[in-house]
Amino acid sequence: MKILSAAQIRALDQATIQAEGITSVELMERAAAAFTEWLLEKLAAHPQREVHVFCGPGNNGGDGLAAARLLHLAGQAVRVWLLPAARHSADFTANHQRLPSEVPCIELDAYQLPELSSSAVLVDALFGTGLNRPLTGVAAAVVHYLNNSSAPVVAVDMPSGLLTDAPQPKSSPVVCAHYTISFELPKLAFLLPQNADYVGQWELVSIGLNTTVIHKTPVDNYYTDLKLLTNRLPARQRFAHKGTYGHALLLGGSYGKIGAAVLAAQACLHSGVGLLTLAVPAVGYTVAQTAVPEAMALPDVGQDYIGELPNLKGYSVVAIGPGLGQQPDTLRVLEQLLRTCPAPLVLDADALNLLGSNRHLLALLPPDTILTPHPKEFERLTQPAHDDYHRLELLRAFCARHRCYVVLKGAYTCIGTPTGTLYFNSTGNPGMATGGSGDVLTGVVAALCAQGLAPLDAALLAVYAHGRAGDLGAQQIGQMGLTAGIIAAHLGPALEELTTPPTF
Ligand SMILES: NC(=O)C1=CN([C@@H]2O[C@H](COP(=O)(O)OP(=O)(O)OC[C@H]3O[C@@H](n4cnc5c(N)ncnc54)[C@H](O)[C@@H]3O)[C@@H](O)[C@H]2O)[C@@H](O)CC1
Ligand SMILES: [K+]
Repeated sequence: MKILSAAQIRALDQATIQAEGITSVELMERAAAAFTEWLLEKLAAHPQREVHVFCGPGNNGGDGLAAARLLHLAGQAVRVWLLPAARHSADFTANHQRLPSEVPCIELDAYQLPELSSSAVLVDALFGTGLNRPLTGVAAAVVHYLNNSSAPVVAVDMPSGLLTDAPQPKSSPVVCAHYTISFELPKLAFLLPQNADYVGQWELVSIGLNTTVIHKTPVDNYYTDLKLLTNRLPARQRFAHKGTYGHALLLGGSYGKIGAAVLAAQACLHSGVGLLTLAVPAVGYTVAQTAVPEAMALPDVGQDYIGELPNLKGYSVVAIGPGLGQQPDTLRVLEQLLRTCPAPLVLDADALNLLGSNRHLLALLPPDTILTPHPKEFERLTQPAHDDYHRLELLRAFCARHRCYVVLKGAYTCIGTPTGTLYFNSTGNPGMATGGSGDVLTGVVAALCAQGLAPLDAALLAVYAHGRAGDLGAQQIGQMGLTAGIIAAHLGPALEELTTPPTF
């Protein structure tokens, strides 16, 4: 799915109106109907609750007025509160006029805001994608009032006060919605941790925006859904043998952290790799042979940490990092690997931390290397970010400069590419915030690279399948019960869902 800017959304609305020969009021009616349908479904179990719709002066307010009419026609108790304004949009006015006289419609007074019962449901239709400056005056007072209410708040399209695709000044007033029901496509603001308290749980409803125009709109940001992943993962071949699916070399582990290498290895094996060699320090040899008997174990000369680079001949991918430690000998191994690796390279965890504390080595990164940092590891490679938007800028710059792919891990893991396009992942759950989850991801990325997938395909599919495996695992034992091992165990079914069946 494409992620459009506020300006592109406006253009798409206009193009849809033109292409379909409808009026903007008719498009607004679609939006209001889709929102109302969502709300009525939620309210089905609580028919006595009164809905209070807070409307601003523009088209977001117009949506609110149209929704109030539709809710009333559906038999729902509803009341409208209007933000005082000198000017209103034409579609606001049209829907204001269409509001049945039985629906109470009152102008808000900042000094005397209504008292609301906690059983009420509050709809935030103050401002949407048209917001272009921080809210002040009565609008700010209403936001404050909504945020202090004990009733649930449902935002139409955007929580009011939140910009669609840019940071707003610190401490500017923004509605903290429990739900945000947005139209057609996700907004960048929804995917950033700094906005989590404003956006709440977000859902998309379709309003039939023109697909041809969406297709033609150039964007830098994508939300990775199943459709975007179609035809990227080929099915296994009937006459395949273990050589068909590549040989991965995984270097990891140090005293006390052999488990990280084991988890990455298990994930790699659950993700279809043909052969796996696991290089661990001597202390991890028995563990590796016992915990992952399917892998060949390569004990290092170092007892507690890796101190020597193995012969790299014959491997289809090399991954390094899980549990690695940051010893000076290990740093030398990493440097030699960067200088000589003949295969695609995946860097994670301590390999990234070593790079972060020895930045001159970044110049050695082979093009197309895949790095899988969490935000702190990423910032060690670059600089501290002022906010989530700035971090995305740093990500774009880093990927372009080093011609690499960076998998920036988080709730909506973001894959940066050398061309500047960002892909935000749509699978996964908070149960995956658990030790070893990242090691599992490294194993999946390595396995897909070993199978010959291009780095972008490998990163997109690995991140999606990793999240999906977490979702499948959580369905069985709950988010809190989720462990990295359970995520690894569900990779098979997750990847199966992504596999392209042979053409008929
Ligand atoms: N354009 C269309 O055809 C459609 C628009 N839709 C709705 O319309 C919304 C966008 O509507 P608008 O473009 O009218 O914008 P908004 O309703 O978000 O804002 C209204 C106007 O308020 C003013 N404004 C901006 N920031 C302000 C601030 N801080 N304080 C006071 N006033 C401020 C601006 O002039 C802006 O145009 C979407 O979020 C969506 O809810 C939907 O009905 C779908 C169709
Ligand atoms: K809103």
